[in-house]
This record gives sequence, C-alpha cells and structure tokens, in this order.
Amino acid sequence: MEVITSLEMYVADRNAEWLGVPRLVLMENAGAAVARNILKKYPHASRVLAVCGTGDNGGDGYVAVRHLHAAGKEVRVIALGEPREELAARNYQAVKRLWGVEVAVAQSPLELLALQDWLMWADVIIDAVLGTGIRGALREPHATAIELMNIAPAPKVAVDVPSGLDPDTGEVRDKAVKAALTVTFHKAKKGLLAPSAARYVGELVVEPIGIPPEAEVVVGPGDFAYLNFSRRADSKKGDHGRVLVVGGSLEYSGAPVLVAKAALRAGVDLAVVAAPEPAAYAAKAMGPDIIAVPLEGPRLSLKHVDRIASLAERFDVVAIGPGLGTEGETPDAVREIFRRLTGRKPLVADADALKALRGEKAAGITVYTPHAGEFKALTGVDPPHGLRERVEVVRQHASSIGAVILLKGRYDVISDGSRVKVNTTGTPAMTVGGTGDVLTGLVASFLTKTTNPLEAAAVAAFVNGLAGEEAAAQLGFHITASDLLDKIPGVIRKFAREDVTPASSRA
Ligand SMILES: NC(=O)C1=CN([C@@H]2O[C@H](COP(=O)(O)OP(=O)(O)OC[C@H]3O[C@@H](n4cnc5c(N)ncnc54)[C@H](O)[C@@H]3O)[C@@H](O)[C@H]2O)[C@@H](O)CC1
Ligand SMILES: [K+]
Repeated sequence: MEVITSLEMYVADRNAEWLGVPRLVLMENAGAAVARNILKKYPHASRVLAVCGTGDNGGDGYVAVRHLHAAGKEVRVIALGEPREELAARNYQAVKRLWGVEVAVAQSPLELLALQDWLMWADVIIDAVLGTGIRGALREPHATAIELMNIAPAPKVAVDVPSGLDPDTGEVRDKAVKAALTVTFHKAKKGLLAPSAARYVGELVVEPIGIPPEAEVVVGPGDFAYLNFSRRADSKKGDHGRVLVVGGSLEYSGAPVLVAKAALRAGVDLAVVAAPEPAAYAAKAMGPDIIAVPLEGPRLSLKHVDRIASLAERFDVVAIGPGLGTEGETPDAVREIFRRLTGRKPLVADADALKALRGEKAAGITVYTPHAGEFKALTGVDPPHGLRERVEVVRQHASSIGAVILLKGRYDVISDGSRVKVNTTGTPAMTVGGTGDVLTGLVASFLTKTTNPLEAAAVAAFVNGLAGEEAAAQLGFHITASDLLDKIPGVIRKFAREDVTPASSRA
C-alpha cells in the first residue's frame, strides 16, 4: 500500500490547487467518500451523528453530513466550535441551512456532557474531530469528545485518521477514537499502518479525492512548506544564512556577483564572493551589498585551496563554479576544494565546476545545477528529450553521484536519486546569460532554510522561473538576469510564511 506523510499530503493538496483543482473540490470529494462508505457498510443505519472539529477534518465531516442528509438519513452534528478556515466554514454554513439537520455547538467538556444522549441516539458516529492537523497534546473539548465517542456503543467512522492518533507515527499520546472504519484520502497516512495503530483504525479504506498524480511531482506553492522563512524576534546577523561563492576569473566577474545577489535577495544575511583578484575587485565595484575576498592571480588555482577550505568553515553553504573558467589549474583546484568540502559543508556546484567534477562522488548535502551541456560534461550522457526518459536519467545519475541534480531546461528536472520533482515555471525569455547564476544563488540561499536539498533545489527552480516570468511580463524578451533579482522578493513573499516568532527564552 502506498503511504504518505501529513506534510507530503499538505504539499500535494496545495499543489493540486496550483494545477487547477481547487481545495474545495478535494474537500467535497473527501466528504462524499465518507458518506458513500457509510451507506455501503451500514446500509440499515438511519441515525448518523457527526462530531466535527474546527479544522478541515471537520470540514470533511460537514460535507459527509450533507451527502447523508441527501441520502435520506437522519443526521445530527456536534461542532466543537465554529470553523475558522474558509472551506470548513462554508460547509458548516451549508449544513446549518439543511432542514431537519440539528447542529449543536459544544466548546467545553460540560457542554459535551449535556449532549451525551445524542451520542447514545446514533446508529453510526462520524469522527471528524482531528486529522492530519493534530499538534501536541489533546486539548479540550477534543479530549472529552474522543472519550465520549469511545463510550458510545455505535460504530465510529474516522475521517482520514482516528482523532488523537498521530498520522505520521501512529502513536497515541493520550487517547484516540477507536474506529470500526477509517476512510483516508489519496494515500494511506503513514501512521495508520503502524502495528500499534490497528486497534484504533479498524477497517481501512483509501479513497481517491481527485488529487492529480502530478501534484506530487510538479513543484508548486506547497513545496514552500519544506522551507523555514520565519525569523525569531531576537535574531542577529548571520542567523539566517551565510553563503560563500567561489567563482570568477580574469574573463568573468559578473557571474559570482549574480549568485551572491540572488542569495541575498532570497533571504540570507551574508553572501561573500571569493574570486581571483580581477574578479574580486570588479565585484566590489558592483555595489555596496557585495563583500569580496581576492585570491591572488588571474584564476582559481591549487594554491588557493587551503584558503577556501578554511574560509568555508565560517559559512553555512558554499556555491562553486560560476565564472571560474576551465583554464590552467582551475579544474584541479575545483576538484580539490570539492573533495575537502563534500560531506562537511552543503555545496552547490554549477557551470564550469561541473565540468571538473566528472567521476567525483558527492557526500552529504550537495546540489549540482547543470544545463543539458553541463550534464553531458558531468556524466558523459546527453539528457534525453522526452520528460519520462529525462527524469529517469537524472534520477540514475543523482543516485550514482550521491548528489541532488537539478537539470535545467524547458522543464527543470530535480532528483536526489530516489524522489523526483519537475518544475514548469520559466519562459523562453530566460535564455539570456546569467539566469543560471541567479538560480545557483537561490539554491544556496534555500539550503540555509531546510535540511532537504531536493526541496531547496526544487523551490529555487520554481522561484527562479516565476521571477523570470514576472520580469518578462514587463520587458518581454529584453530581460537581463539582473531583472530577475528584483522579482525574487515578491515571488517568495507570495508563497512563503514569513512570520516573526517570539524571542527564545534563553538569554
Ligand atoms: N490534502 C489535504 O490536506 C486534504 C485535507 N483534508 C482534510 O483536512 C484535514 C487536515 O485539516 P487541518 O490541517 O485543518 O487539520 P485538522 O482539521 O486535522 O486539525 C486542525 C484543527 O484542530 C485543532 N487542533 C490541532 N491539534 C489539536 C490538539 N492537540 N488538541 C485540540 N485541538 C487541536 C487546531 O486548532 C485546528 O482547529 C485532513 O485530515 C483531511 O481530513 C481534506 O479536506 C481534503 C484534502
Ligand atoms: K478524524
């Protein structure tokens, strides 16, 4: 049986909406599936009681109530408060307009106890109190509701997850509904299959609710849930990421600057460019936001390796490649730096660095961001044109190298060797030079916001593509990579939760 975590489910749900399947439709399908299963399993039950929490699990419960009412059942509802979120609230209001459906709101254990005869009245009880949104120890009146449902003789049908059970681990901290039937949605929540969960879950039915399979592959707004953009009120400089960019040469000075600026725009505190002297001085001249460390000579060479390795100690992520070139000792120096750092420091390798890394194995958190030509240089293989074949080739090479590979293209393909994501944002206007450097900066920045490099790369590709789309909406095919930089904050703010959390209690 295929399983899914509650976080993966949250992501798929948001990405389904992005793909054009509204969440209200998913909720409708979920609630209808619960009703259908009740009618099938308990055809002779005539009285149904739904106990609904204030989240979307309760929302599913209200939908089920509508369908059972339409099927001619006598239905009552105990609401543990008025729903706060829009979708559940809409279904709650719709239930209140039904003729003959009695709704009682019980927000305390006492109010629930007064409704005990409703629990005894029912032939079937729908448990729509808590689903994948359960957090921490049970609060009231939820704890009492679970206890009273378990005392009632009628069989319980759990919506998605028996309330009180951890959907990811199957653990029951306090108490949980002992269901006769659990109707879960899309895929089995992981915790439902834990051996200890069996006595709560009862019979398990998995119902599709219209989430397209693409919603688990395509990068969308849901994927931001893997990244932490919040800041504590007592944050200090450096807490939100320090990125070291190793790039540039006599010939190229702009590339590492684009990487650093993109990382800053995406929300790191510090981005430092370590570059050969001519590129470092040019970088400094490119604006007050850039700190540059000059490396003696016109290009990266073996004599710089020690310096870079010790400098890297003070950073959270190292991005290497843009503008380095492939002349002289540079490829040897790249390989040496890579060997010293891989497994010890999260790394992003791009551009000329990729050409030097053929045959190298990566360890720890490492992301490669090749375009088709660099992929060939890195692996010896031309990426196939068909998406399915491309996905498979990227997955195989990611697995054998031990890195996340983000293959740029019309559709970006991202894999860590087992999982695969595909990004569809972007525009042909982005073929202009430098957009890949911006992407590298985004990946580096996002590696400071998650421990999941696949998702850091996936969200980076998504943001980069949308920044390009927004710039092109204004300037058409006349954008430059710098235009993307200005669009990054707006794109991130559209999708990320950027709240300020309370100061830590530690001094
Ligand atoms: N893909 C999805 O995520 C879908 C979710 N749906 C339903 O939505 C559910 C998830 O909805 P939500 O994220 O709103 O979460 P829930 O409805 O599971 O729970 C959140 C509510 O419970 C309260 N709560 C959380 N922990 C508590 C505790 N320990 N004690 C007391 N109260 C607590 C919260 O304050 C909030 O009101 C799923 O289980 C499923 O039933 C479906 O509508 C369709 C698709
Ligand atoms: K439930």
